Amino acid sequence: MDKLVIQGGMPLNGEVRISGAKNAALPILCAGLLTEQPLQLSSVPHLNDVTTMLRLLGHMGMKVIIDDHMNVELDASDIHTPEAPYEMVKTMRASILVLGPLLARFGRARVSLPGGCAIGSRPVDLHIKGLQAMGAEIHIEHGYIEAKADRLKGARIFTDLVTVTGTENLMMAATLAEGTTVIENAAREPEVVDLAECLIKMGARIEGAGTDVITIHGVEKLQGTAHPVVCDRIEAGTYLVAAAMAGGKVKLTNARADLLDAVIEKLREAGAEVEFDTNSITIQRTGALKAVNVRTAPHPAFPTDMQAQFMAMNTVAEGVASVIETIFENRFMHVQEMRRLGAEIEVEGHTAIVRGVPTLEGATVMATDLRASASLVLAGLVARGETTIERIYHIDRGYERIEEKLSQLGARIRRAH
Ligand SMILES: CC(=O)N[C@H]1[C@@H](OP(=O)(O)OP(=O)(O)OC[C@H]2O[C@@H](n3ccc(=O)[nH]c3=O)[C@H](O)[C@@H]2O)O[C@H](CO)[C@@H](O)[C@@H]1O
Ligand SMILES: C=C(OP(=O)(O)O)C(=O)O
Repeated sequence: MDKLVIQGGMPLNGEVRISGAKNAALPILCAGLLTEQPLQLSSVPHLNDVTTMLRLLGHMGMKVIIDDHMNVELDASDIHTPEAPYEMVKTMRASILVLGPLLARFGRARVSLPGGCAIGSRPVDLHIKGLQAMGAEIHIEHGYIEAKADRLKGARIFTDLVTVTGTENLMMAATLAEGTTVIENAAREPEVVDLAECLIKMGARIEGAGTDVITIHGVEKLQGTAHPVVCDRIEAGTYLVAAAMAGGKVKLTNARADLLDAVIEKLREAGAEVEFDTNSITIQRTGALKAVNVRTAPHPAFPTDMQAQFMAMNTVAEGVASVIETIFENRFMHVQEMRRLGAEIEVEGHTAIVRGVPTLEGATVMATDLRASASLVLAGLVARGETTIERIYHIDRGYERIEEKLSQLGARIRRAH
């Protein structure tokens, strides 16, 4: 199993290009199921989750052409198996995103129920309730969601929690439904907006994406289009924190500051200087790093997918900070591993109190989920001596060539087998 080995203590300097967003690419690949015409996608990140999704779509009968630059063409003119088997869903929860499109276009779907995962139980009841409100008949049998509908009907849907993939699934299903669907308390994440922009180019009639009320007027058919996937704000945020922790000056290209307001504000509070233009962000830290309190919440508030990275930053900052996780019940798996590096963190319920220490000490640690893995890499970059991070298959789900990108900035990091 691959590991990452880091010699800490190097500042980061230079330029790095941010990839397309995993969490936008995955739903947009599923949107390919909504039309019999080709969907051409560019800026698709080369990640294990994308490979898993393409394998899943291929299993259904989707024809996929990929070139060396990750331009992907999808052709769903011959879908013969509208099914997502357990073996594929268990490695990637985002597989649930095939449910809405399959039901809308083919009137049936069989999708394995995703299980819980390291960060929480993560039920999909709101996806199911929303589709039922649109007239789908849904039963759970032998661990599978068995769904049928003649044609989905527009409905008014209120989700009592803000759910990102739930909003995406329902929005995709509603594009081909009869009549108008209104999703209230919809997720406002930039990835929902990117999906909506792609669907609109495919002929969907969607209003309000990016607000908490999305209205979709169903149409008979969608067509093919070309769409570049939006840049990954979480990958960008992770490199910003890396630079703030390690010191130096780093410019991110293909990065949008307008998608990272809460993160940039907190980085400035921590003592970093952040500047940006429309397509790049530059960060520099010369003074002391100060501890910052963070509390996760749905967009545009501070993202849960950046919580672990800020926890890593606080471990070496001056002062004491609280890190409150409000989205997932079990997203502090990195705490135990950071303590192995010498971090001082106390957890009580959903709150972690982090007391900054002058330096972390390198050790062997284990990655437990995607962002926890990223936070351990960040800690390793500033720890004294060598840090080895095991089980990094988690990180390969969501970070493209992380060791190459960090090496390019001057970090001493290598992959070992
Ligand atoms: C592929 C993708 O885009 N993943 C992102 C997506 O995950 P995902 O879409 O799975 O997360 P949700 O927004 O759905 O989850 C938010 C909260 O709602 C709960 N919930 C959700 C659906 C449901 O039917 N019932 C229910 O109770 C979840 O357990 C969680 O506590 O948004 C999360 C929150 O920003 C991010 O951390 C993930 O990176
Ligand atoms: C939790 C994440 O992803 P997923 O929803 O695919 O597990 C993430 O991107 O941090």
